[in-house]
Amino acid sequence: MVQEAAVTSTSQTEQYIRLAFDRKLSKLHKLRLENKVDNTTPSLNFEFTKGYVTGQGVYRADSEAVEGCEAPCKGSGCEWPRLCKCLEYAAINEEALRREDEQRYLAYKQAKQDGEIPDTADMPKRFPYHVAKDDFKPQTLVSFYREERFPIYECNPNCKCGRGCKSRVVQKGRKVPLTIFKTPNRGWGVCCDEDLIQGEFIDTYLGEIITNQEADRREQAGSKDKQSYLYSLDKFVNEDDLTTDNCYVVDGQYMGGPTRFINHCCEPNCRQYTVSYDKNNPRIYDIAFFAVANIPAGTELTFDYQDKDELEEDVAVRQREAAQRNPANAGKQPCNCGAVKCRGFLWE
Ligand SMILES: C[S@@+](CC[C@H](N)C(=O)[O-])C[C@H]1O[C@@H](n2cnc3c(N)ncnc32)[C@H](O)[C@@H]1O
Repeated sequence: MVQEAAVTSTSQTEQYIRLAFDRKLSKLHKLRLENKVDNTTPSLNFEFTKGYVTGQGVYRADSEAVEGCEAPCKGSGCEWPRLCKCLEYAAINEEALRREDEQRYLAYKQAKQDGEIPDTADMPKRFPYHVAKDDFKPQTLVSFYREERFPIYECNPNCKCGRGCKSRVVQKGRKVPLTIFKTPNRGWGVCCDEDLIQGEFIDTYLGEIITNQEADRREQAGSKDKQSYLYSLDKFVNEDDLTTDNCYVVDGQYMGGPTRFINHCCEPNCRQYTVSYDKNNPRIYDIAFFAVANIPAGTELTFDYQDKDELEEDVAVRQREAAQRNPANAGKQPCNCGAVKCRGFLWE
């Protein structure tokens, strides 16, 4: 009798927690929760947000002061990088530059080799997205950006081009339906309910933007896996006066989007990219996840938490076995991604 009462109250508590979490989920569109493993629900100590939440000591530039692009990219046309000032610091199209002006191309290569920052203002640039002929198909990331991790610059609200501009993909937000589901050995994970195509945008990483000092404090005070929710905005370190010590950090542990539940894999099917809407501000930008392969509906979405280059299989296996034998790694969090090229641990 006593045992029966205890079981009933446990399952009632579980139901109450599930309902409370479902209420949180309903704030976002095209998002559901599924658990075929046990009766648990993600922590209620988490709120879904639709944007960054700015913490103490974090300065956000006045949105009206952000430099936009001018005509002639009216309505559309920003896919022609020479016309769009937002693409001033976009990746250089080196082949086009070479065809246009061999001398300038060689000078540019030399400057890069010498560690100088060459003036690239009117050089031909690469546009980050394929321009879909059919407006119902998603614009995908071109292979150069997909592979090179080059920052993506999109137009912003102060640009003269409109919503139809082809340089606005991530800022329009998630379009694909996601499910947060329970995995057998990696906590909660995320999958998409529709097939994704290579280069398709999924969603951004959200949370509180905090200072680096605050991130250190939270890491010391928090649980062992706290670092998994902290994401440094350090892509532009060494620009202006930005350093690894004074850059901002996004904390997704208590506030964030569904991407906060994406697990790590050493052979991931997604990757994180820098997307800036303000070429003059290296401190705050979006971290956007794109599919790096065609991903069938229902497949777990993963990214490499350390954003490393993939190794050859034999090298990866040798390194993993050595890492697992090394007593110095005893306290480290093991990786359960199950990939052939698994490195053995989530963090070095
Ligand atoms: C950003 S969270 C991802 C969501 C998490 N699974 C959850 O249930 O909230 C990162 C944490 O998930 C777990 N995790 C992610 N990828 C993993 C992997 N490949 N192997 C083992 N644990 C993993 C670890 O506990 C890690 O600290």
